[in-house]
Amino acid sequence: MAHLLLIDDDPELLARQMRRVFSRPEHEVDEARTGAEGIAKAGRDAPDVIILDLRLPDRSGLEVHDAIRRIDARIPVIFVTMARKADAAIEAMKHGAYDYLVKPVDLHQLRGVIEGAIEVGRRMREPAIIPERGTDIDAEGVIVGSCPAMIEVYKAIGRVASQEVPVLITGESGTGKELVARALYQHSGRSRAPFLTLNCAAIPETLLESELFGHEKGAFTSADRRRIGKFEQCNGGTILLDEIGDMPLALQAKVLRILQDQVFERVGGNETVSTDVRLIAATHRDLRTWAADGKFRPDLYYRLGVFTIHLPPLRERGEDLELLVRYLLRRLNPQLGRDVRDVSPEAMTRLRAYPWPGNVRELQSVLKQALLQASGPLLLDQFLPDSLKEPASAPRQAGREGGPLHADLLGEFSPEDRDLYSELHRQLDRLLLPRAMEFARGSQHQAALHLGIARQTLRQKLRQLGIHPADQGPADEDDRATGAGEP
Ligand SMILES: Nc1ncnc2c1ncn2[C@@H]1O[C@H](COP(=O)(O)OP(=O)(O)OP(=O)(O)O)[C@@H](O)[C@H]1O
Repeated sequence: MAHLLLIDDDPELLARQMRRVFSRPEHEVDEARTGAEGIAKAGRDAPDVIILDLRLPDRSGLEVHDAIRRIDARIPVIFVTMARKADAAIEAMKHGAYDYLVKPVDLHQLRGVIEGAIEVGRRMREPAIIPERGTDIDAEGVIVGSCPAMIEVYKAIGRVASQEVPVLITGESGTGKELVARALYQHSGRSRAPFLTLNCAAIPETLLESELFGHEKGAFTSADRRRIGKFEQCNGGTILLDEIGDMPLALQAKVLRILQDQVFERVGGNETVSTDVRLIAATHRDLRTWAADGKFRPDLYYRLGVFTIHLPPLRERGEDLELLVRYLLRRLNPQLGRDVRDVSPEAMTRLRAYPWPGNVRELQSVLKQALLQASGPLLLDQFLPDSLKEPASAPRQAGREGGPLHADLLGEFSPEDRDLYSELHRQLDRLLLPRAMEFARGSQHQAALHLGIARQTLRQKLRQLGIHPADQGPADEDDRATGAGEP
Protein backbone atom coordinates (compact mmCIF):
# COMPACT_ATOMS: atom_id res chain seq x y z
CA MET A 1 0.00 0.00 0.00
CA ALA A 2 1.24 3.48 -0.84
CA HIS A 3 0.20 6.58 1.08
CA LEU A 4 0.06 9.67 -1.15
CA LEU A 5 -0.31 13.17 0.27
CA LEU A 6 -1.63 15.95 -1.96
CA ILE A 7 -0.89 19.48 -0.70
CA ASP A 8 -3.02 21.85 -2.76
CA ASP A 9 -5.39 24.68 -1.80
CA ASP A 10 -7.85 23.54 -4.47
CA PRO A 11 -7.36 19.79 -4.47
CA GLU A 12 -10.70 18.50 -5.83
CA LEU A 13 -9.82 17.83 -9.46
CA LEU A 14 -6.34 16.47 -8.88
CA ALA A 15 -7.44 14.40 -5.89
CA ARG A 16 -10.20 12.87 -8.00
CA GLN A 17 -7.71 12.05 -10.77
CA MET A 18 -5.32 10.54 -8.26
CA ARG A 19 -8.01 8.43 -6.60
CA ARG A 20 -9.07 7.14 -9.99
CA VAL A 21 -5.57 5.86 -10.70
CA PHE A 22 -4.44 5.02 -7.16
CA SER A 23 -7.49 3.45 -5.60
CA ARG A 24 -8.10 1.78 -2.25
CA PRO A 25 -7.23 -0.57 -0.66
CA GLU A 26 -3.74 -0.60 -2.22
CA HIS A 27 -3.38 3.18 -2.07
CA GLU A 28 -4.52 5.97 0.14
CA VAL A 29 -4.76 9.56 -1.08
CA ASP A 30 -4.74 12.17 1.69
CA GLU A 31 -5.15 15.94 1.26
CA ALA A 32 -3.86 19.09 2.90
CA ARG A 33 -5.05 22.56 1.85
CA THR A 34 -2.29 24.69 3.30
CA GLY A 35 1.48 24.48 3.59
CA ALA A 36 1.28 24.29 7.38
CA GLU A 37 -1.21 21.42 7.30
CA GLY A 38 0.90 19.64 4.68
CA ILE A 39 4.09 19.96 6.73
CA ALA A 40 2.27 18.69 9.82
CA LYS A 41 0.91 15.66 7.94
CA ALA A 42 4.31 14.96 6.35
CA GLY A 43 5.84 14.82 9.85
CA ARG A 44 3.03 12.82 11.43
CA ASP A 45 2.01 10.33 8.75
CA ALA A 46 5.27 9.67 6.86
CA PRO A 47 3.62 9.57 3.41
CA ASP A 48 5.35 7.60 0.65
CA VAL A 49 5.03 10.37 -1.94
CA ILE A 50 3.99 14.03 -1.70
CA ILE A 51 2.34 15.93 -4.55
CA LEU A 52 2.81 19.62 -3.86
CA ASP A 53 1.25 22.68 -5.47
CA LEU A 54 3.78 25.40 -6.10
CA ARG A 55 1.33 28.11 -4.99
CA LEU A 56 -0.28 27.81 -1.57
CA PRO A 57 -2.23 30.35 0.48
CA ASP A 58 0.08 30.54 3.53
CA ARG A 59 3.57 30.01 2.04
CA SER A 60 5.29 29.07 -1.18
CA GLY A 61 5.53 25.48 -2.31
CA LEU A 62 9.32 25.84 -2.32
CA GLU A 63 9.30 26.71 1.41
CA VAL A 64 7.06 23.73 2.11
CA HIS A 65 9.43 21.54 0.11
CA ASP A 66 12.41 22.73 2.16
CA ALA A 67 10.51 22.00 5.38
CA ILE A 68 9.60 18.50 4.16
CA ARG A 69 13.23 17.83 3.28
CA ARG A 70 14.23 18.77 6.80
CA ILE A 71 11.66 16.29 8.13
CA ASP A 72 12.69 13.47 5.77
CA ALA A 73 14.72 14.10 2.62
CA ARG A 74 13.82 10.62 1.37
CA ILE A 75 10.15 11.37 0.68
CA PRO A 76 9.85 11.98 -3.09
CA VAL A 77 8.11 15.32 -3.72
CA ILE A 78 6.38 15.98 -7.05
CA PHE A 79 5.45 19.59 -7.82
CA VAL A 80 2.34 20.54 -9.75
CA THR A 81 2.31 23.90 -11.41
CA MET A 82 0.90 26.03 -14.21
CA ALA A 83 3.03 25.97 -17.38
CA ARG A 84 4.20 29.56 -16.92
CA LYS A 85 5.51 28.74 -13.43
CA ALA A 86 7.39 25.63 -14.53
CA ASP A 87 10.78 27.34 -14.13
CA ALA A 88 10.23 27.47 -10.37
CA ALA A 89 9.43 23.76 -10.30
CA ILE A 90 12.56 23.03 -12.31
CA GLU A 91 14.56 25.05 -9.77
CA ALA A 92 13.00 22.92 -7.02
CA MET A 93 14.54 19.87 -8.63
CA LYS A 94 17.96 21.39 -8.02
CA HIS A 95 16.99 21.16 -4.37
CA GLY A 96 16.07 17.52 -4.68
CA ALA A 97 12.39 17.52 -5.74
CA TYR A 98 11.61 14.27 -7.53
CA ASP A 99 9.78 15.68 -10.56
CA TYR A 100 7.09 18.14 -11.61
CA LEU A 101 3.81 18.00 -13.49
CA VAL A 102 2.17 20.81 -15.43
CA LYS A 103 -1.55 21.60 -14.93
CA PRO A 104 -3.92 20.46 -16.34
CA VAL A 105 -2.32 17.20 -15.36
CA ASP A 106 -2.34 14.41 -17.90
CA LEU A 107 -3.59 11.19 -16.30
CA HIS A 108 -1.10 8.94 -18.02
CA GLN A 109 1.78 11.14 -16.97
CA LEU A 110 0.42 11.48 -13.44
CA ARG A 111 0.36 7.73 -13.08
CA GLY A 112 3.84 7.25 -14.57
CA VAL A 113 5.48 9.89 -12.40
CA ILE A 114 3.77 8.81 -9.16
CA GLU A 115 4.51 5.13 -9.80
CA GLY A 116 8.16 6.02 -10.41
CA ALA A 117 8.23 8.03 -7.18
CA ILE A 118 6.67 5.19 -5.16
CA GLU A 119 9.36 2.85 -6.49
CA VAL A 120 12.16 5.30 -5.69
CA GLY A 121 10.80 5.74 -2.14
CA ARG A 122 10.51 1.99 -1.70
CA ARG A 123 14.15 1.47 -2.66
CA MET A 124 15.23 3.93 0.02
CA ARG A 125 13.12 2.48 2.81
CA GLU A 126 12.95 -1.24 2.11
CA PRO A 127 15.51 -2.64 4.52
CA ALA A 128 18.62 -4.44 3.30
CA ILE A 129 19.95 -6.00 6.47
CA ILE A 130 23.41 -7.50 6.79
CA PRO A 131 22.99 -10.60 8.97
CA GLU A 132 25.06 -10.60 12.13
CA ARG A 133 25.02 -12.86 15.12
CA GLY A 134 21.59 -12.54 16.70
CA THR A 135 19.86 -11.20 13.54
CA ASP A 136 16.42 -12.69 13.04
CA ILE A 137 16.98 -14.47 9.72
CA ASP A 138 13.24 -14.35 9.01
CA ALA A 139 13.14 -10.57 9.24
CA GLU A 140 12.01 -8.71 6.14
CA GLY A 141 14.96 -7.53 4.07
CA VAL A 142 17.66 -9.76 5.56
CA ILE A 143 20.33 -10.70 3.02
CA VAL A 144 20.20 -14.48 3.17
CA GLY A 145 23.37 -16.55 3.01
CA SER A 146 26.19 -17.75 5.20
CA CYS A 147 28.60 -19.36 2.74
CA PRO A 148 32.19 -18.05 2.94
CA ALA A 149 31.82 -15.86 -0.18
CA MET A 150 28.72 -14.16 1.25
CA ILE A 151 30.46 -13.62 4.61
CA GLU A 152 33.16 -11.79 2.63
CA VAL A 153 30.42 -9.69 1.00
CA TYR A 154 29.02 -8.70 4.44
CA LYS A 155 32.49 -7.84 5.71
CA ALA A 156 33.13 -5.71 2.64
CA ILE A 157 29.83 -3.85 3.11
CA GLY A 158 30.73 -3.25 6.76
CA ARG A 159 34.19 -1.95 5.85
CA VAL A 160 33.18 0.44 3.10
CA ALA A 161 29.59 1.54 3.78
CA SER A 162 30.47 4.52 5.93
CA GLN A 163 33.40 5.64 3.80
CA GLU A 164 32.86 8.29 1.18
CA VAL A 165 34.38 6.21 -1.61
CA PRO A 166 32.79 4.85 -4.79
CA VAL A 167 32.01 1.14 -4.80
CA LEU A 168 31.76 -1.26 -7.74
CA ILE A 169 29.45 -4.25 -7.29
CA THR A 170 29.94 -7.11 -9.75
CA GLY A 171 28.09 -10.36 -10.26
CA GLU A 172 25.77 -12.14 -12.64
CA SER A 173 22.23 -10.96 -13.17
CA GLY A 174 19.94 -11.61 -10.19
CA THR A 175 22.72 -12.20 -7.64
CA GLY A 176 21.60 -9.32 -5.42
CA LYS A 177 23.67 -6.36 -6.61
CA GLU A 178 20.88 -3.87 -6.00
CA LEU A 179 20.25 -5.36 -2.58
CA VAL A 180 23.91 -4.86 -1.67
CA ALA A 181 23.81 -1.29 -3.02
CA ARG A 182 20.85 -0.56 -0.74
CA ALA A 183 22.69 -2.09 2.20
CA LEU A 184 25.68 0.18 1.47
CA TYR A 185 23.37 3.19 1.31
CA GLN A 186 21.43 2.31 4.44
CA HIS A 187 24.58 1.70 6.48
CA SER A 188 26.21 4.92 5.28
CA GLY A 189 26.26 8.43 6.71
CA ARG A 190 23.96 9.40 3.83
CA SER A 191 21.15 7.05 4.83
CA ARG A 192 18.74 9.94 5.51
CA ALA A 193 19.53 11.58 2.16
CA PRO A 194 18.11 10.42 -1.19
CA PHE A 195 19.17 7.26 -3.01
CA LEU A 196 18.50 7.26 -6.75
CA THR A 197 19.15 4.47 -9.19
CA LEU A 198 19.52 4.45 -12.93
CA ASN A 199 19.90 1.48 -15.24
CA CYS A 200 22.34 2.61 -17.94
CA ALA A 201 21.44 -0.30 -20.22
CA ALA A 202 17.71 0.39 -20.16
CA ILE A 203 17.77 3.96 -21.38
CA PRO A 204 18.45 4.83 -25.02
CA GLU A 205 21.90 6.40 -25.41
CA THR A 206 20.44 9.70 -26.59
CA LEU A 207 18.38 10.10 -23.41
CA LEU A 208 20.94 8.84 -20.93
CA GLU A 209 23.19 11.90 -20.93
CA SER A 210 20.31 14.24 -20.25
CA GLU A 211 18.85 11.88 -17.63
CA LEU A 212 22.15 11.91 -15.74
CA PHE A 213 23.40 15.45 -16.27
CA GLY A 214 20.30 17.38 -17.34
CA HIS A 215 20.11 19.76 -20.28
CA GLU A 216 19.60 23.43 -21.01
CA LYS A 217 16.65 24.82 -22.92
CA GLY A 218 17.37 24.55 -26.64
CA ALA A 219 20.15 21.95 -26.21
CA PHE A 220 18.36 19.87 -28.83
CA THR A 221 15.15 20.14 -30.84
CA SER A 222 12.76 18.85 -28.19
CA ALA A 223 14.49 20.60 -25.26
CA ASP A 224 11.86 23.27 -24.67
CA ARG A 225 12.80 23.65 -20.98
CA ARG A 226 15.81 23.20 -18.79
CA ARG A 227 16.00 19.76 -17.23
CA ILE A 228 17.77 18.88 -14.02
CA GLY A 229 19.61 15.56 -14.18
CA LYS A 230 20.01 12.88 -11.52
CA PHE A 231 23.50 13.99 -10.47
CA GLU A 232 22.25 17.46 -9.63
CA GLN A 233 18.96 16.33 -8.13
CA CYS A 234 20.69 13.83 -5.87
CA ASN A 235 23.14 16.34 -4.39
CA GLY A 236 24.08 15.13 -0.89
CA GLY A 237 22.82 11.61 -1.59
CA THR A 238 23.83 8.35 -3.23
CA ILE A 239 23.41 7.21 -6.83
CA LEU A 240 23.43 3.63 -8.05
CA LEU A 241 24.44 3.40 -11.71
CA ASP A 242 23.33 -0.09 -12.66
CA GLU A 243 24.87 -1.79 -15.70
CA ILE A 244 27.58 0.86 -15.88
CA GLY A 245 29.48 -1.33 -18.35
CA ASP A 246 26.82 -0.42 -20.91
CA MET A 247 27.39 3.33 -20.56
CA PRO A 248 28.79 5.00 -23.71
CA LEU A 249 32.47 6.00 -23.44
CA ALA A 250 31.73 9.72 -23.82
CA LEU A 251 29.47 9.66 -20.78
CA GLN A 252 32.02 7.65 -18.82
CA ALA A 253 34.34 10.66 -19.16
CA LYS A 254 31.70 12.90 -17.57
CA VAL A 255 31.19 10.44 -14.70
CA LEU A 256 34.96 10.32 -14.15
CA ARG A 257 35.06 14.10 -13.88
CA ILE A 258 32.34 14.00 -11.22
CA LEU A 259 34.36 11.43 -9.26
CA GLN A 260 37.50 13.53 -9.53
CA ASP A 261 36.23 17.10 -9.24
CA GLN A 262 32.52 16.78 -8.38
CA VAL A 263 31.57 19.02 -11.29
CA PHE A 264 29.87 18.69 -14.67
CA GLU A 265 28.02 20.71 -17.30
CA ARG A 266 24.42 20.15 -18.36
CA VAL A 267 23.96 19.12 -22.00
CA GLY A 268 24.10 22.25 -24.13
CA GLY A 269 25.22 24.41 -21.20
CA ASN A 270 28.40 26.25 -20.17
CA GLU A 271 27.63 26.63 -16.49
CA THR A 272 29.78 24.31 -14.36
CA VAL A 273 27.56 22.65 -11.77
CA SER A 274 28.92 21.22 -8.52
CA THR A 275 27.45 18.16 -6.91
CA ASP A 276 28.29 15.99 -3.93
CA VAL A 277 27.10 12.50 -4.76
CA ARG A 278 28.36 9.15 -3.59
CA LEU A 279 28.54 6.77 -6.52
CA ILE A 280 27.80 3.06 -6.39
CA ALA A 281 28.14 1.25 -9.71
CA ALA A 282 27.00 -2.25 -10.60
CA THR A 283 27.61 -4.48 -13.58
CA HIS A 284 27.41 -8.08 -14.70
CA ARG A 285 30.30 -7.43 -17.11
CA ASP A 286 33.96 -8.13 -16.50
CA LEU A 287 35.04 -4.48 -16.52
CA ARG A 288 38.72 -5.30 -16.18
CA THR A 289 38.65 -7.19 -19.49
CA TRP A 290 36.46 -4.53 -21.03
CA ALA A 291 38.89 -1.82 -19.95
CA ALA A 292 41.78 -3.82 -21.45
CA ASP A 293 39.81 -4.22 -24.70
CA GLY A 294 38.99 -0.51 -24.95
CA LYS A 295 35.27 -1.04 -24.31
CA PHE A 296 35.36 0.73 -20.95
CA ARG A 297 37.51 3.68 -19.89
CA PRO A 298 40.45 2.26 -17.91
CA ASP A 299 40.75 5.45 -15.81
CA LEU A 300 37.11 5.14 -14.73
CA TYR A 301 37.56 1.44 -14.05
CA TYR A 302 40.58 2.10 -11.81
CA ARG A 303 38.72 4.82 -9.97
CA LEU A 304 35.58 2.72 -9.48
CA GLY A 305 37.29 -0.59 -8.93
CA VAL A 306 39.31 0.54 -5.89
CA PHE A 307 36.62 -1.03 -3.80
CA THR A 308 34.88 -3.91 -5.54
CA ILE A 309 32.32 -6.24 -4.00
CA HIS A 310 31.78 -9.42 -5.99
CA LEU A 311 28.60 -11.43 -5.57
CA PRO A 312 29.05 -15.13 -6.25
CA PRO A 313 26.56 -16.89 -8.54
CA LEU A 314 23.92 -18.88 -6.69
CA ARG A 315 25.29 -22.20 -7.99
CA GLU A 316 28.49 -21.53 -6.02
CA ARG A 317 26.80 -20.77 -2.70
CA GLY A 318 26.43 -24.37 -1.46
CA GLU A 319 24.01 -24.68 1.44
CA ASP A 320 22.77 -21.11 0.95
CA LEU A 321 20.45 -22.44 -1.73
CA GLU A 322 18.45 -24.32 0.91
CA LEU A 323 18.42 -21.29 3.22
CA LEU A 324 17.14 -19.13 0.38
CA VAL A 325 14.49 -21.67 -0.62
CA ARG A 326 13.12 -21.74 2.93
CA TYR A 327 13.32 -17.97 3.30
CA LEU A 328 11.54 -17.37 0.01
CA LEU A 329 8.84 -19.95 0.77
CA ARG A 330 8.08 -18.15 4.04
CA ARG A 331 7.75 -14.88 2.15
CA LEU A 332 5.83 -16.20 -0.84
CA ASN A 333 3.32 -18.41 1.02
CA PRO A 334 1.22 -15.52 2.38
CA GLN A 335 1.49 -13.58 -0.89
CA LEU A 336 0.10 -16.51 -2.87
CA GLY A 337 -2.30 -17.80 -0.23
CA ARG A 338 -0.38 -21.07 0.22
CA ASP A 339 0.94 -22.89 3.26
CA VAL A 340 3.78 -25.00 1.91
CA ARG A 341 6.07 -25.67 4.85
CA ASP A 342 8.64 -28.05 3.48
CA VAL A 343 10.35 -29.28 0.33
CA SER A 344 10.49 -32.98 -0.55
CA PRO A 345 13.99 -34.51 -0.80
CA GLU A 346 13.49 -35.13 -4.56
CA ALA A 347 12.49 -31.53 -5.18
CA MET A 348 15.46 -30.25 -3.16
CA THR A 349 17.80 -32.51 -5.14
CA ARG A 350 16.39 -31.07 -8.36
CA LEU A 351 16.81 -27.50 -7.07
CA ARG A 352 20.41 -28.25 -6.07
CA ALA A 353 21.26 -29.77 -9.46
CA TYR A 354 20.03 -26.79 -11.46
CA PRO A 355 22.71 -24.18 -12.37
CA TRP A 356 20.50 -21.09 -11.76
CA PRO A 357 21.64 -18.84 -14.60
CA GLY A 358 19.21 -16.16 -13.38
CA ASN A 359 20.37 -16.64 -9.78
CA VAL A 360 18.19 -15.56 -6.83
CA ARG A 361 15.69 -13.77 -9.05
CA GLU A 362 15.17 -16.96 -11.04
CA LEU A 363 14.86 -18.98 -7.84
CA GLN A 364 12.11 -16.62 -6.68
CA SER A 365 10.25 -17.02 -9.93
CA VAL A 366 10.60 -20.82 -9.96
CA LEU A 367 9.30 -21.07 -6.38
CA LYS A 368 6.36 -18.82 -7.24
CA GLN A 369 5.46 -21.08 -10.16
CA ALA A 370 5.85 -24.16 -7.99
CA LEU A 371 3.69 -22.72 -5.20
CA LEU A 372 0.95 -21.95 -7.66
CA GLN A 373 0.95 -25.63 -8.68
CA ALA A 374 1.24 -26.93 -5.14
CA SER A 375 -1.48 -28.46 -3.03
CA GLY A 376 -0.78 -29.56 0.52
CA PRO A 377 2.06 -28.63 2.85
CA LEU A 378 4.94 -30.23 0.89
CA LEU A 379 6.63 -28.89 -2.24
CA LEU A 380 6.95 -31.93 -4.50
CA ASP A 381 9.23 -32.43 -7.47
CA GLN A 382 6.21 -32.57 -9.79
CA PHE A 383 5.28 -28.97 -8.91
CA LEU A 384 8.59 -27.62 -10.20
CA PRO A 385 8.50 -26.10 -13.70
CA ASP A 386 9.70 -28.18 -16.64
CA SER A 387 12.58 -25.80 -17.32
CA LEU A 388 14.35 -27.30 -14.29
CA LYS A 389 14.06 -30.75 -15.74
CA GLU A 390 15.77 -29.98 -19.05
CA PRO A 391 19.50 -30.60 -19.45
CA ALA A 392 21.37 -27.50 -18.28
CA SER A 393 23.38 -25.28 -20.58
CA ALA A 394 26.52 -23.46 -19.52
CA PRO A 395 26.60 -19.97 -17.91
CA ARG A 396 27.71 -16.97 -19.87
CA GLN A 397 30.97 -15.51 -18.72
CA ALA A 398 31.13 -11.78 -18.36
CA GLY A 399 33.33 -9.99 -20.82
CA ARG A 400 33.05 -12.33 -23.76
CA GLU A 401 33.35 -10.69 -27.22
CA GLY A 402 30.06 -9.33 -28.48
CA GLY A 403 26.61 -9.77 -26.96
CA PRO A 404 24.62 -12.94 -27.45
CA LEU A 405 22.39 -11.13 -29.91
CA HIS A 406 25.39 -10.97 -32.20
CA ALA A 407 26.18 -14.64 -31.78
CA ASP A 408 25.49 -17.04 -34.59
CA LEU A 409 22.54 -18.67 -32.93
CA LEU A 410 22.33 -21.63 -35.27
CA GLY A 411 26.06 -22.12 -35.32
CA GLU A 412 28.44 -22.11 -32.45
CA PHE A 413 27.34 -22.20 -28.88
CA SER A 414 30.25 -21.47 -26.63
CA PRO A 415 31.07 -23.99 -23.90
CA GLU A 416 30.84 -21.07 -21.44
CA ASP A 417 27.22 -20.30 -22.30
CA ARG A 418 24.90 -20.95 -19.41
CA ASP A 419 22.24 -18.27 -19.44
CA LEU A 420 21.91 -17.56 -23.12
CA TYR A 421 18.13 -17.83 -22.99
CA SER A 422 17.47 -15.31 -20.24
CA GLU A 423 20.29 -13.03 -21.37
CA LEU A 424 18.92 -12.95 -24.93
CA HIS A 425 15.47 -12.09 -23.66
CA ARG A 426 16.81 -9.28 -21.51
CA GLN A 427 18.81 -7.88 -24.41
CA LEU A 428 15.88 -8.17 -26.74
CA ASP A 429 13.61 -6.35 -24.26
CA ARG A 430 16.15 -3.57 -23.85
CA LEU A 431 16.29 -3.06 -27.60
CA LEU A 432 12.71 -3.73 -28.51
CA LEU A 433 10.65 -2.11 -25.76
CA PRO A 434 12.04 1.45 -25.97
CA ARG A 435 11.75 1.26 -29.76
CA ALA A 436 8.17 0.03 -29.63
CA MET A 437 7.31 2.84 -27.19
CA GLU A 438 9.00 5.35 -29.45
CA PHE A 439 7.18 4.04 -32.50
CA ALA A 440 3.87 4.14 -30.61
CA ARG A 441 4.67 7.73 -29.57
CA GLY A 442 4.56 6.82 -25.90
CA SER A 443 1.26 4.94 -25.99
CA GLN A 444 1.61 1.72 -24.01
CA HIS A 445 -1.69 0.56 -25.44
CA GLN A 446 -0.39 0.85 -29.02
CA ALA A 447 3.07 -0.48 -28.17
CA ALA A 448 1.55 -3.54 -26.51
CA LEU A 449 -0.63 -4.10 -29.60
CA HIS A 450 2.40 -3.94 -31.90
CA LEU A 451 4.33 -6.31 -29.68
CA GLY A 452 1.40 -8.66 -29.24
CA ILE A 453 1.74 -8.74 -25.45
CA ALA A 454 -0.61 -7.67 -22.67
CA ARG A 455 -0.30 -4.05 -21.68
CA GLN A 456 0.23 -5.06 -18.08
CA THR A 457 3.16 -7.26 -19.16
CA LEU A 458 4.63 -4.34 -21.08
CA ARG A 459 4.26 -2.03 -18.08
CA GLN A 460 5.91 -4.58 -15.83
CA LYS A 461 8.81 -5.12 -18.20
CA LEU A 462 9.35 -1.39 -18.66
CA ARG A 463 9.45 -1.00 -14.91
CA GLN A 464 11.91 -3.88 -14.52
CA LEU A 465 14.16 -2.21 -17.09
CA GLY A 466 13.92 1.07 -15.19
CA ILE A 467 12.11 2.84 -18.03
CA HIS A 468 9.52 5.30 -16.82
CA PRO A 469 6.71 5.46 -19.35
CA ALA A 470 6.38 9.20 -18.66
CA ASP A 471 9.78 9.64 -20.31
CA GLN A 472 8.59 8.14 -23.51
CA GLY A 473 6.24 10.68 -24.90
CA PRO A 474 2.58 11.63 -25.03
CA ALA A 475 -0.10 9.78 -23.13
CA ASP A 476 -2.28 6.96 -24.32
CA GLU A 477 -5.28 8.33 -26.14
CA ASP A 478 -7.63 6.07 -24.24
CA ASP A 479 -6.16 7.21 -20.91
CA ARG A 480 -6.82 10.83 -21.76
CA ALA A 481 -10.28 10.14 -23.01
CA THR A 482 -11.56 7.91 -20.26
CA GLY A 483 -9.05 8.08 -17.46
CA ALA A 484 -9.13 4.30 -17.57
CA GLY A 485 -6.27 1.82 -17.42
CA GLU A 486 -4.70 -0.47 -14.94
CA PRO A 487 -3.54 1.14 -11.72
N1 LIG B 1 21.02 -13.07 -0.62
C1 LIG B 1 19.75 -12.69 -0.85
N2 LIG B 1 18.85 -12.80 0.14
C2 LIG B 1 17.56 -12.46 -0.07
N3 LIG B 1 17.08 -11.99 -1.23
C3 LIG B 1 17.95 -11.85 -2.25
C4 LIG B 1 19.32 -12.19 -2.10
N4 LIG B 1 19.95 -11.93 -3.27
C5 LIG B 1 19.02 -11.45 -4.10
N5 LIG B 1 17.81 -11.40 -3.50
C6 LIG B 1 16.54 -10.97 -4.13
O1 LIG B 1 16.60 -11.38 -5.49
C7 LIG B 1 16.07 -10.38 -6.35
C8 LIG B 1 17.13 -9.96 -7.35
O2 LIG B 1 18.14 -9.21 -6.66
P1 LIG B 1 18.78 -7.87 -7.25
O3 LIG B 1 17.76 -7.10 -8.03
O4 LIG B 1 19.47 -7.19 -6.15
O5 LIG B 1 19.81 -8.52 -8.29
P2 LIG B 1 20.80 -7.81 -9.32
O6 LIG B 1 22.08 -8.52 -9.24
O7 LIG B 1 20.80 -6.32 -9.07
O8 LIG B 1 20.09 -8.14 -10.69
P3 LIG B 1 20.28 -7.41 -12.12
O9 LIG B 1 21.74 -7.45 -12.46
O10 LIG B 1 19.49 -8.27 -13.04
O11 LIG B 1 19.74 -6.03 -11.97
C9 LIG B 1 15.59 -9.26 -5.45
O12 LIG B 1 14.22 -9.46 -5.18
C10 LIG B 1 16.41 -9.44 -4.18
O13 LIG B 1 15.75 -8.92 -3.06
